Amino acid sequence: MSQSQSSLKLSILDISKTQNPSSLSSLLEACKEWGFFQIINHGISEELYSKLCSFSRQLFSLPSDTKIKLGPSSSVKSYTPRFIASPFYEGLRVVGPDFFSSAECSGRVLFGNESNEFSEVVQEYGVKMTELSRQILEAILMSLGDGFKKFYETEFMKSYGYLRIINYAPPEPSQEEVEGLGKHTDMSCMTILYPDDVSSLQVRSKEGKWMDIEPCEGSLVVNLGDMLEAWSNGRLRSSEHRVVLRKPRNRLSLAFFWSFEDDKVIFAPEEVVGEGNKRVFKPFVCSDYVRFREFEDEEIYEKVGNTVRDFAGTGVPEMP
Ligand SMILES: O=C(O)CCC(=O)C(=O)O
Ligand SMILES: [Fe+2]
Repeated sequence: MSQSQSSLKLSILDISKTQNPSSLSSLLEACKEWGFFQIINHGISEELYSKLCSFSRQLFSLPSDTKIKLGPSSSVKSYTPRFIASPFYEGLRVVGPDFFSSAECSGRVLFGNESNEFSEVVQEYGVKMTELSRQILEAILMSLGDGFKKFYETEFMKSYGYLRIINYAPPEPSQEEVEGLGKHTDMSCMTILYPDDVSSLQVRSKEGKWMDIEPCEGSLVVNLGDMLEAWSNGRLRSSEHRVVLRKPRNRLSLAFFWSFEDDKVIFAPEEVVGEGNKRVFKPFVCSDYVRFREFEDEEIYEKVGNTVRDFAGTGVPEMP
């Protein structure tokens, strides 16, 4: 794997403030250039984060035989064991808007009946992240121009969130760095990541260079996904990124994905495309794209690299 040399300081959005023309213009710039930025004053307390992490660590330390009861061939399907996304990656998914029930369903299998506290913590986290996603999206719509905020109500009202708790195993002592999660774009509208203090996330620049992301302390990392790139006719960027593990310790990350509803047809509104511009994407149904990206047994690793351009691109180059 190529050694990375450069790091990227992400643009900062103070989400507790009313945005002004200058903050909106930096936000838009970050969304176009990188599809990554960070938010501060987000209101997620360290206490809530620590509680969720502590439950998550307990959960991942359970025997594989127990965890696999939630695996891909179970009825719940909330657990992704190692060797699907990568040999180092295992994850548990909790789906909103009823995060409590979704967590309870997994918790019952993993911890027996005493999982209420876990479900409550996940519920609180999920609700707060959903609210943050809405606020961030509103800021992004405002950054696109006057009059774009209205699309929140007409296009995004049925969006929902899901949380993926990811546990990365440490590399072997003989390995200097390994890919914990290979190059991919996120499928949903946006991802809010509560990063581990072990910095491991890399984003690929337009020129194809891998850059280390170093968020400032206490911030959350936000990146835009394919559904928003398609909805914005390519104006907002869904960047390729990956996770590179270098330290000899586990890494726990909380990735919250905010997605359009499954049966939503993504088709950029005329105003978003803009007069005289060509469409970069054909209309498509969200769940069809999700299915396109789902891992097939024999071609697990190849599928990780596919993007929405491969699925619904018209071949028209991206707008400047
Ligand atoms: O764990 C991370 O830092 C990022 C995870 C990620 O990119 C993903 O789950 O899509
Ligand atoms: Fe991702």
